[in-house]
Amino acid sequence: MVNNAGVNNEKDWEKTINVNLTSVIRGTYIGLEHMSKKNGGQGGVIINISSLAGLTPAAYQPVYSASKHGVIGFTRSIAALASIGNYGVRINTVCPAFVDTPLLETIEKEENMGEFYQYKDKLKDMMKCYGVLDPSLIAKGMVSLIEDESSNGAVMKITTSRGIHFEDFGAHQTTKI
Ligand SMILES: NC(=O)C1=CN([C@@H]2O[C@H](COP(=O)(O)OP(=O)(O)OC[C@H]3O[C@@H](n4cnc5c(N)ncnc54)[C@H](O)[C@@H]3O)[C@@H](O)[C@H]2O)C=CC1
Ligand SMILES: CCCCC/C=C\C=C\C(=O)C/C=C\C/C=C\CCCC(=O)O
Repeated sequence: MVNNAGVNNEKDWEKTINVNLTSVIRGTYIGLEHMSKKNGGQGGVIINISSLAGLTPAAYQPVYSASKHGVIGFTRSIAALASIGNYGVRINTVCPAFVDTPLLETIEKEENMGEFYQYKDKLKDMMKCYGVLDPSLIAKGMVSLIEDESSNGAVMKITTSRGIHFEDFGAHQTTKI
């Protein structure tokens, strides 16, 4: 199961939270209800789509960034629970940088960008600087996560400079305490 739907809308930012985060949480819980071996399911893999903006501050997309940070936090937490509870379900996050899809066109729209519309050229410069990925690379990353039976709670990053790679949270998967 892939929870992929997402929007970029800083003007209607509640919608951004609802689509990008609330629906990912709801989708994951519904998926687990059917897939978890604890409920008589056959197990499987859930992938939640976040973004590189879920790992770094995004000055002109604060709520988009918050929603994507939330996806990572929720997914890593529920993955830990799935492992402890022997659900037989692996749950991972994918964080692409800019990808060539219609979502990028929202940068040009005041109805999506709201007060941040004034910064659209800065975002376009970022895209020029970092490049824009072909969607096929995201599909390749997802297939590898599905096939790698050891992956659970992984945060896959996909960028033009480093390709498909993983965020390293250290052996204990926690921040320094
Ligand atoms: N394009 C990019 O640069 C990046 C995109 N992402 C994420 O990838 C995911 C896919 O986005 P893209 O394909 O790029 O954008 P897109 O705009 O091409 O596709 C988004 C999809 O979400 C669906 N959707 C939106 N609101 C919905 C709702 N309320 N109910 C059901 N479906 C809904 C749309 O119908 C559309 O098919 C999103 O979660 C996005 O945040 C992550 C990093 C970079
Ligand atoms: C910063 C968000 C820009 C909003 C534009 C609309 C949609 C973009 C969706 C994304 O999820 C873009 C993803 C990442 C951007 C954040 C950082 C780029 C750094 C790239 C790199 O280091 O390779």
